[in-house]
Formats: sequence, structure tokens, C-alpha cells
Amino acid sequence: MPSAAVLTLDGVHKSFGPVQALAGISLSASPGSILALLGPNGAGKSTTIALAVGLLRPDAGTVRAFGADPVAQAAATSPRTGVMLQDGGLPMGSRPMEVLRHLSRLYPRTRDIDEFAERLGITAFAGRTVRRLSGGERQRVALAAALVGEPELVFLDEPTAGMDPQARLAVWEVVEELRARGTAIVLTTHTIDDAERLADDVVIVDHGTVIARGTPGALVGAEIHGEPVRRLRLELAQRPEPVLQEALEALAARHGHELRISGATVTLTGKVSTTAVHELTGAVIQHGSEVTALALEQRTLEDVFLDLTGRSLR
Ligand SMILES: Nc1ncnc2c1ncn2[C@@H]1O[C@H](COP(=O)(O)OP(=O)(O)OP(=O)(O)O)[C@@H](O)[C@H]1O
Repeated sequence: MPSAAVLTLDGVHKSFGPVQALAGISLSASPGSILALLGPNGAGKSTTIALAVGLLRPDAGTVRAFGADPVAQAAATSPRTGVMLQDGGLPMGSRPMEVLRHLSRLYPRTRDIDEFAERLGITAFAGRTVRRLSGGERQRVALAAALVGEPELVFLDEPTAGMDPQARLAVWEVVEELRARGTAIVLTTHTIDDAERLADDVVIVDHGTVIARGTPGALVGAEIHGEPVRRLRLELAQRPEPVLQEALEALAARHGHELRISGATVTLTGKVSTTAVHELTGAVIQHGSEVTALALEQRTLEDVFLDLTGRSLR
């Protein structure tokens, strides 16, 4: 049974002058669950977080955290909420541990800061001021700062941006552990890896509206009638001639696959069977061309976005 939502946005609109950042967003986040907001630059992800933590007021619609209005009842919602914003908001002249110690005095319950700093690799650069930290290092301090007070609801805006693979792994571990402790987590990303690795639910946002939502598995259409949906990518020696294109289209139609031809790359999505692979490569050879590379892959959330919008996420 999913627990009751601790955050709900219902029909939220927000404009900045002539720019409509959010055009009716509805979503919810539950304890012990990770919700990923996935979308390209400018989709409205950061604005959604700013509204959810009470930094902005909606023009229309309602925002509730723990049943309260995060602007009007900030005293009730803030102590239970942790937020890591994109620009970090860290004091430039302070050292990381000073920031964390200061924050820990503001909350009734706090984490073991030294242990946490060690885990996130902050100890290695603890002697430097925030000003002298790299983007990825600042991100780690901002993450620790968001979590010091053991919040029940956490917002992470692009938590792994600018991080090396090792730091990213450490962040993933921390986020998974938070979920296990029952925290409700909302993260934004345009990194498919983050969403696929972490999210229980994904909300795909574009131009301030939700264009798709569901579990990562359901969104990529993991199965059709019990068979996995896969993507077959063929690289041909050259762009297919019209007669070969027609043959490929006919085969795709017969197997119920979606076909895309871009230059010399042929992509098929659907219930791609061995027979289909055999027939397609056969058609290529029959028409005097050649397959230079072949890959059978799972669809990704990037493909879902591309299918929905005709654009790539980045
Ligand atoms: N304070 C502001 N003033 C004017 N326009 C703003 C402001 N904040 C956001 N916007 C605009 O609102 C839209 C949504 O921005 P938002 O930062 O929410 O997108 P995002 O999905 O978080 O993008 P990114 O992935 O680049 O962080 C954009 O067009 C942005 O330029």
C-alpha cells in the first residue's frame, strides 16, 4: 500500500512576466519513495521545486507539504523539509564543515556530520572555503547541507550535476538509503541514468506541463503482451536506397515495429524477435548493402521523451 502523499501539487501555474514556466502541473510524492522530474532545460523543474519549498507562490493551483501551505505555514513545513538547489546557496567564505555544523544547530535532530562528510568525500577538501571548491565538490556539500536535519521530505535539484562517477555513486547510495528510511524524495534531472537508477516514479515535464508519468518500467513500455520491448539499431554501409527503404518499411509494418531511418542508421522499436533481425539483415544484404554494426537494446527514458516530443532531452 503506498503511504499518503506528503507533497501534492494540483493544477499549479506559474509565470515570470511573459514566460509561462508552469502551465498546470499536478504531482505527488510519498514517504519511502523517489520521484524524478525529468525534462530538458527550461521545462519547469526548478520552478516546481521552488514552489514546493515555499520560495515562490503559485499564480493558480495548490501546493501542500505535510498538508500545509509551504509559504503561509513555512514554520510547519520548513523544519521537515530539506532542499538542495542548483546554485547551492552556500556561503562562499565558509569551510564545508563550518556550514554543516552551523546547520546542525538549527535542527532538533541531526545526522552524524563527520561520518556523513567522510562518506560523501567532503573530508578530502574540508580545509578549503566553498569559493575554492569545484562545481562537483560544492554539490556534495549542498547535498550534505540538505540532509543534515534528517528531513522527511527532500528536494534535490540536479543532485549529480558536475560529479565524477565515484561521487555520483556515493550520491545514489545516500539517496537510496534515505528512501529506505522512509524519506520522500523529489529529484530533478536531465540525466537518464539518475532517473533509471533511482526513481520509483518518473514525471516527464516539458514546457511546464506533465507529458508522461509512471514507473520507469511502464514508461519505457517494458513489455507488450508479456514480451520485452526492444530497440534494434542497424548501421548500414551507406544510406539505404529508396527500394531498400521500402523493403524495410514493409518488414517493420508486418512485425508491428516502429521504424526510423536517419542517414545510414536504421532503428526499429517493438517486440524485436530473432526472426525479425534475420529478415531485416537479409533484406539489407539482398539489396546490395551491408550491416556494419548491430545492437539490440532496451528502450530508455530518453527514447520515451524523443517519441513524445520529437526532440532529445539535452
Ligand atoms: N526568476 C525567473 N524569472 C524569469 N524567468 C524565469 C525565472 N525562473 C525561471 N524562469 C523561466 O521559466 C522557465 C522554467 O525554468 P526552470 O528553471 O523551472 O526550468 P528547469 O526545467 O529547471 O531547467 P534546467 O534543467 O535548465 O534547470 C524557463 O523558461 C526559465 O527561463
